[in-house]
Amino acid sequence: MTTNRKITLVDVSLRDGSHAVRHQFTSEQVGEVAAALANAKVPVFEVTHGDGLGGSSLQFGFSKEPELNWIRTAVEKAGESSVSVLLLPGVGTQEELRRAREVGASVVRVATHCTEADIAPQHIAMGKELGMTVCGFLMMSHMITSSDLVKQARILEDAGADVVYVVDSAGALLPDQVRDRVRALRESLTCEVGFHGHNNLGLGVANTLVAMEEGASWLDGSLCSLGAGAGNTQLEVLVAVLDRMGVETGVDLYAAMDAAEEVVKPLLPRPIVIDRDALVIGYAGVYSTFLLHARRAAEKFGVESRDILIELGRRKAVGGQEDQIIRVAYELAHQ
Ligand SMILES: C[C@H](O)CC(=O)C(=O)O
Ligand SMILES: [Mn+2]
Repeated sequence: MTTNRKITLVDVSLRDGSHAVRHQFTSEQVGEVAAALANAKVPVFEVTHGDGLGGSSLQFGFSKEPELNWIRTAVEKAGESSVSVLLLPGVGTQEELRRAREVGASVVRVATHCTEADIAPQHIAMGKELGMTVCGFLMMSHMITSSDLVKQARILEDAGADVVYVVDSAGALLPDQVRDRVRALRESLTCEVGFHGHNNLGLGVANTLVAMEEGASWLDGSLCSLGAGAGNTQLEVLVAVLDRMGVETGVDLYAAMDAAEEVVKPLLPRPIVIDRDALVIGYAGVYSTFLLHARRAAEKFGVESRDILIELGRRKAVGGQEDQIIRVAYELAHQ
């Protein structure tokens, strides 16, 4: 397969991976991972609390250090790479975006639930005013049809987004569903299209290739898959596959492998595998970041984490409704 479009790989080990370490990265660890990513010539990598700027809270989990320290450290080590930040309007503020820009972040991804793009335009406009590359990030894209997703994507493009992402937050999309969504966006938008995958059904790399085949040119992944749920598309694997396919990414494959093996692997608190909870997340279409919250609630209330996750899927709970996890666990315990 060949592609005419320049492919931009985005690493999310230091942002989506933050969920997997319960937001306990130290600046020293951030510096080591950032230096390894820069050495591998990964063009863009993202650094913030897992839930974006301002995510450190009782609701989402407190960060070990102020995320501005992480961003500053990452920028210092970034070399030719660009540092991205995630921003969920309503969680992060415009002031936090301004400060991230001041310390050198140059890409912002403005993320909303896939039906709520209308809360993003002010933040997109501010990113553009600050001279940043701005991506719109439509989370839980499996929950609506391709044509509804297009309507939401248009809001982001009209607001000035340079890239609009199909975000498979639950790792629930099947390859043909990725194909439909990316194709619909490509046919309706003039800006670039991106894809962010999770590996809960073991489809991270495959779905990313399908997205690329349909014209997605910003592709996310993380080293060792470090991310929420069963983690993200495994970046070093994606780089190797794209290399075998003759797709130019600019990433140094051996340096990416070494970064995964020597720098990120020692940081993993648990193996990033598709265990039954992660599989249920993909199967039932649940937000991947609920995994560790559900495990904590299961322990506290003496119920099965899998049952909590299935019920959250049935209730169509979305990001920002972490309080539902406790409610469901409580209800299961008192049935
Ligand atoms: C805030 C979420 O972790 C963003 C993301 O990576 C996703 O929805 O997936
Ligand atoms: Mn994610």
